[in-house]
Amino acid sequence: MNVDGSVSVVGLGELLWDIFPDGPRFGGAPANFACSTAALSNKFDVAMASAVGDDELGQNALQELKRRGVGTSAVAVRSEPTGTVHVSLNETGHASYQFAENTAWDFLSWNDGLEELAARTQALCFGTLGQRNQTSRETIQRFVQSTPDSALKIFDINLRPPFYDDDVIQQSLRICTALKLNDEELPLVAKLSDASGSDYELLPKIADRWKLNTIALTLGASGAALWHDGTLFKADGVETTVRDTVGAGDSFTATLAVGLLSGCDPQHVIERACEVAAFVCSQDGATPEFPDRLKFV
Ligand SMILES: Nc1ncnc2c1ncn2[C@@H]1O[C@H](COP(=O)(O)OP(=O)(O)O)[C@@H](O)[C@H]1O
Ligand SMILES: O=C(O)C[C@@H](O)[C@H](O)C(=O)COP(=O)(O)O
Repeated sequence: MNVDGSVSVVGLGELLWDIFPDGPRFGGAPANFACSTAALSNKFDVAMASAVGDDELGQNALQELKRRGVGTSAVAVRSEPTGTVHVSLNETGHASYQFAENTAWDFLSWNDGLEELAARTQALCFGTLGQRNQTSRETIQRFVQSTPDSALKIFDINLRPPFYDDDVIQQSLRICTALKLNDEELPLVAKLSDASGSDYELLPKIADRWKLNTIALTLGASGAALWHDGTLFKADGVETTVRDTVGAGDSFTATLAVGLLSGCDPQHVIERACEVAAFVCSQDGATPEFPDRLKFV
């Protein structure tokens, strides 16, 4: 808790612009997580920890975060350009990504502001892409380790080839308390955990291996499963007309964080997460405005 009693939730890592064929939209998985968290509930003090360039895209990114109620005091302004990624969509709305390299978020260096934010963080989300460069990898891992033991530390593995390796996945699994992965990412995590079995059998084995309290497994249109406090919960996908699936997983993770921090029943949380993610699939881009029915009051 902060001095004023509010809980800090942090998106930690890449902050960039998704360049779609019809133009740029705000993105970066942890930034999507932060924006969706702020949009789903006004109970939390949401912040982004990252870096932008000293350029127009950087200024626009900072404005976009502020407009959505996400704090920017832990977003550094650096000499490298603001991050971008070219997004191509296939006929089912699934994305493939081509990331610019050596961008501002690759050089997130440790500072007093990050130390102060980490000390009051009660939930955060980080992934592998943000750690592709050694400087940001060290800072992200230090940040996660500097948060209170009680914090919900979500590792959304979000594999973006070729920007990950076994080391970064294992290092991240050691320091998180919760894991979000999709069904395509599960076999690699199972292998790194020396675990075998069906998808549902794998969840408790992976949780046991890395001492995780929570694992969310998303299954695209088929919904999701949640292993939480030793119990398995399942939810069907919510039928929708897909515009693009970009940001579906991040909005799912944001709902998970808001729901668990709010003390909601895990079955309700996973069902709501599937509804929110399906809504994101039905809209352009990763962080559309949410209708009131999807928000937490
Ligand atoms: N075609 C779809 N129809 C409805 N919901 C979907 C669809 N694709 C994804 N979702 C929702 O988004 C969540 C995350 O999608 P998924 O593709 O599994 O993960 P990620 O986006 O992280 O790769 C799913 O659990 C589901 O709730
Ligand atoms: O950070 C990335 O990997 C790219 C993002 O810009 C993109 O918006 C994204 O990651 C969406 O992730 P998803 O929720 O898994 O679709």
